[in-house]
Amino acid sequence: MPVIELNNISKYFGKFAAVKELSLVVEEGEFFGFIGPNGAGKSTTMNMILNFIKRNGGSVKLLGQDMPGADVVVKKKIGYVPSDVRFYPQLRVHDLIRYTLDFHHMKEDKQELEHYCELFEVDLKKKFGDLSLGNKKKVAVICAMIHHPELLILDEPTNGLDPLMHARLFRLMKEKQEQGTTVFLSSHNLKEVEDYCSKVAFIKAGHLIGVEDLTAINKNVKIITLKGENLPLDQMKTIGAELIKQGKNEARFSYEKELPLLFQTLSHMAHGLDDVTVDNRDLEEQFMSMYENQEAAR
Ligand SMILES: Nc1ncnc2c1ncn2[C@@H]1O[C@H](COP(=O)(O)OP(=O)(O)OP(=O)(O)O)[C@@H](O)[C@H]1O
Repeated sequence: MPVIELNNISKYFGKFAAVKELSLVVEEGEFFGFIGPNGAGKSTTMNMILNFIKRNGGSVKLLGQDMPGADVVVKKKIGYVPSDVRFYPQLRVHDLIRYTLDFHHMKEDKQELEHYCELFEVDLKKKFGDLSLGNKKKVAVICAMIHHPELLILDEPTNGLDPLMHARLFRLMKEKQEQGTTVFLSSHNLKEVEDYCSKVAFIKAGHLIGVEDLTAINKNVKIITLKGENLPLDQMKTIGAELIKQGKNEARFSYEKELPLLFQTLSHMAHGLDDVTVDNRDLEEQFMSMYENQEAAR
């Protein structure tokens, strides 16, 4: 069942289109990454999903219900971490978590809370306003998870966290996903998105430019880099290699077919080549090539 369904949603700030006719489906149980450069429209999209800002056209369904129509019922099934975390600065962390639980009519589970506090090294007695950026983010993560939501939406949750905490947070999100929670997060952390997410959507300048199954990215596609004065561009095309980028005496291709075919072809062309490298396509490569293709198509 789709948990998030976006159909042609747009957001204009004046005449500026921050998000333009974006459609996206996140299925139940997915660990879904939403990536794109600064200003691409990730937070704006998330804010429209949660109806924090009004969209200009299109429709949003959350957990099968139209937004904003059923928002209170639906929002209680959602945990959200904003990119810019703001709570009352005078409140102690423990009180903040208690209020969150009260809102959901839930009692505190001491063991669970202790587990989160140990994991993220959070001091319940501190005032929220006295916390560092990273510690504020951790508290927001605890508040988003404490009511066991069906859907977690996290806007750059690792922003401000140190590398150890990045890893702990991603592992925790994975744990939640394995227990049935759908996770939808934006991030600039491509390595962790690649390691943990099952799917990823790319957004640029308000346009969705692709959705990829990450298992396919990792397993099937190789990146071939050829260097030399006489590059066999036509032959590479013949065997199904796609040119990603061409520079002086260097070309980069993506290639999905069997490697013996590639080596056989290159062995006939060896006189013009100085160097050949074969790499697994990682998310960063995919990210860059999608953007480069998009630029080339303009
Ligand atoms: N309230 C607003 N008024 C005017 N422009 C806005 C407003 N909010 C966002 N924008 C613009 O919309 C675009 C998308 O912003 P958004 O915050 O969604 O990007 P983002 O992908 O989340 O970026 P980042 O990775 O830097 O957090 C940006 O150009 C931003 O300046």
